[in-house]
Formats: sequence, C-alpha cells, structure tokens
Amino acid sequence: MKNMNINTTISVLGPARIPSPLTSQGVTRDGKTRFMKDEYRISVDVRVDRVAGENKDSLLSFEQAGPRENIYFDPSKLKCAVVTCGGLCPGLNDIIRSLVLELYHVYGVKTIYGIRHGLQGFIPKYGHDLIELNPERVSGIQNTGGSMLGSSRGGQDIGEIVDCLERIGVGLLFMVGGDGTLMASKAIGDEILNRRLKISVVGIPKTIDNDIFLVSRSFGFDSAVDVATLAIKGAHNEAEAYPNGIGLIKLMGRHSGFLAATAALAQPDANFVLIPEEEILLHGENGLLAAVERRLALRKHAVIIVAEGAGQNFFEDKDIEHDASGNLKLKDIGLFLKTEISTYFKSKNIPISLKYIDPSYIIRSLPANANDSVFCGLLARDAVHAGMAGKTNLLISFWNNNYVHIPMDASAGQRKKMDPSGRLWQSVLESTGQNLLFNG
Ligand SMILES: Nc1ncnc2c1ncn2[C@@H]1O[C@H](COP(=O)(O)OP(=O)(O)O)[C@@H](O)[C@H]1O
Ligand SMILES: O=P(O)(O)OC[C@H]1O[C@](O)(COP(=O)(O)O)[C@@H](O)[C@@H]1O
Ligand SMILES: [Mg+2]
Repeated sequence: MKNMNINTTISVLGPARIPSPLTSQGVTRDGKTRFMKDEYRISVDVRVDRVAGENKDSLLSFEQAGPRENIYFDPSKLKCAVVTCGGLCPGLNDIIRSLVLELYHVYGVKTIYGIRHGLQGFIPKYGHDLIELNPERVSGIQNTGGSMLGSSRGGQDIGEIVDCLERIGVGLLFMVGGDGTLMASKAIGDEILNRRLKISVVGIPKTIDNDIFLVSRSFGFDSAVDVATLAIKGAHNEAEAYPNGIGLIKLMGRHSGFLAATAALAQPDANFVLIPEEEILLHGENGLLAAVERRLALRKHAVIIVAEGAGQNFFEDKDIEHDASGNLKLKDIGLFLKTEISTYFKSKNIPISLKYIDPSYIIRSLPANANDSVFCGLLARDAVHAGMAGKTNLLISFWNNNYVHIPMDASAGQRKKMDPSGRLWQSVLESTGQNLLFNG
C-alpha cells in the first residue's frame, strides 16, 4: 500500500466539552476504559518492511473509531438525519436501525429524520416527506431487504441540500452510500464549511462491489457473496447433469471483481473467473473458447463466472451511456459470452448444453446475513460516536482489522481494485486452475 499522499486528519466542528452520556448510563465498566482517545491510531500499512525505509515521522495512521469521553453536541438539542443513496445493499436497514437505537437510547437524541429516496428527499420539488425515526418505527426492519428509506440515483443541487439541512435544523447527517455518495457527501461537507455551519456529515460505506478506497470490507458484501454461491451451485448442477454442460454465471461488480472472486472461493465449482481487472482473450489457442473446449474434453462440464464489468472492450465505444448518477452503463458481457460460446461450439460441430444464470439484483436486495448484521451494528454505532464527538467529513472504515475514521477526501474519487498479483486473485487462479486451461 503506497500511503504517501493520504490525508489522515479528521476535521472537527469544535471542542468536545460535554461529558458523554455513556459514562453515567453505566455502559462502561469502570467509567473510563471504553472510551477511545484521538491518539489511538491504526497503521495505514501493516507491512513493517514497506514502512521501515520511510522517515518514521511520515508513518501514516488512521484515528481509531469508538466512543469519546467528551462529546460536542448536546443530545437534548440535537436533530439528526439519515439518508441511503445509490444501489441497494444487504444491511441498509440494519444500519438505519442501529443508528436510531444508538442515538435514541444511548445518547438521548430524540429527533431523528429519515430522508426518503436518497438525495431527492432533500429537494422540495420531489415531494418526499421526511420520516420521523424512533425505536418503534425501526422495529423489525432488519428482517427486510432493501432500505426502509428508499434510495435514488441522480445528482441534486448541493446548495439546495444544505438549505434543507438548515431549514429542518439538522446538526448531524449520516450518509450511507458508495463511491458516488462519498462524492456527494464531500461536496455537502464543503458547502457546510463555506456557510460556516455547525453540521457534521458522517459517511458509512455501502456497496456489494466492495470497491471503496481505504475500506477493506463494506457491509452487504458478505451477504451478496452468500447469495452468489447459490447461483454457482445451480450452474454447477446444471452443467454436470448434461453432456458437455456449461454453466455461465454473471455477477455484479462494476469495476472490481471482488464479488466474483470471493464467491468463486466460497463455492469452488468454477473453472473460469473473469474480472474487470484482467483482460479477456476470447479467440486463439490461449483464448477462453479454446480453454473451455479443453475443459470439456477433460471433464465433460465447465462452470464460468463473469463479473459484469469484465470484457467491456468487446463493445464499441460509440454507444457509451451513463446512468443518472454518471456511472457508466455496462454492456451485457454475460449474454455476449453466451452467444460467443454457442457460436464457437456450433462451428466446431460439438454439441453443448449451455445454461446462463444471471442472479442480477437478487444478490443485493435481500436482508443481510448474520455476519453482515453484526458488522452493520458496529459500523453504525461508531458512526454515532464520531458524529456526537463533533467529527465531520469522515467515513467509518474497517481497516487492518480495526474500525477507523477516514477523511472523506482521502477516499472520494478513488476506487479499490483487486491486485492481480495479490492473495485473493492468486487463490482464485490456484483454486480454478484456469491458467493451465488457458495455456493448453
Ligand atoms: N461527484 C458527485 N457530486 C455530487 N453528487 C454525486 C457525485 N457523484 C454521485 N453523486 C450522487 O450521489 C448519489 C449516489 O451515487 P451513486 O453513484 O448512484 O451510488 P453509490 O453511492 O452507491 O455509488 C446519487 O444521487 C448521485 O447523483
Ligand atoms: O441500480 P442499477 O443502476 O441498475 O445499478 C447496478 C449497479 O449497482 C451495483 O449493485 C452497486 O453499485 P453502487 O456501488 O453504485 O451502488 C453494481 O454492482 C451494479 O453494477
Ligand atoms: Mg457506486
């Protein structure tokens, strides 16, 4: 990890002078030990050999997340708001519920607004009413997929968003979203600063693509992997059942292949995994088609996983489209490969039975699994601790096995990709043996 230019300094609205209610509520064992200090820091890079050569003073570290002994906001006067943006993700409701319960019961904040349908909810012309959130209102929502607040894509006027925050008197805003939301959060934070307002913005990273920079793992990813394994199992059963059976599965993953790679390791039935980080060679002796033919000759069935962002170079540049948020609309690599494979074997007069499985939105719209539910609770509680302490323009990240504060501008605008020489991808190569098939 090259960490030279990463900003690790967290902004604060002002001095934290109010004793945290966590002490008086007896949440801590001896009244102190549970509190984190800003001096508790987690190394950005754990590799001693990589950092040893650098000037010791330049050793980078992130502030550790967790409750602070003193807080900035007076809970009896504070109003909070929560918004969920972008694509759905398992665990959104767990996050909303944990934010509300922590604010309400632990800190005593009684006014919490739910903003409907992402950034649209701040803009009066859409007519989405605010939801008053309290423990009763969020009861049981963790058992349902999706987001109880809804979501949306598409840019909104940042000035109007901050006008709305001022109008309803919000002091602490939680923004749950992916890389796009992070850009929006940063812009909102900058506008708040311009207007010299005392509003804290805390981000909670969400994406099943797991591609947020400086975030080891985002919530919902584990649940999405779980569901993806069912598609792989199904594809394998179909492939094994028929002579020369081929199971082809397309999995989400816009720019990074984490989901495809991790699902392939979780359900190790795939013979080929194709990811955006690695170019696909289709034709010729070392191409995918010849490799699948070799696999069929050997074992009479084959399973292929393709991430939706892989092989986009096969499509013409001229009809590039973007969604409302400015994300590139991907062309369907799954259907493309289905046609290419069918045509290839037809031309060689080799009968195959090809089953194409696209689990599509199912992997992101179901409730979180147990592991993600635990994770969501931890992230949300740390988001509340950070916000109540007056910290702002940060996101809560899981990094080097710890929960940390990352300045939004350190992560926004960058993307985490799988390292082709790293452990995850190399494990996929070993587990599938695909390079042996590609190389004949
Ligand atoms: N550079 C940006 N500036 C301001 N708002 C942005 C920016 N990029 C994305 N957004 C907004 O953030 C929201 C979420 O972004 P999107 O890309 O749809 O999802 P995600 O946050 O999951 O990546 C959308 O409403 C989008 O318009
Ligand atoms: O809802 P849409 O626009 O069809 O989004 C599909 C995309 O959303 C994702 O599930 C997650 O994307 P975000 O991080 O932007 O929310 C991608 O894997 C997928 O490409
Ligand atoms: Mg995104």
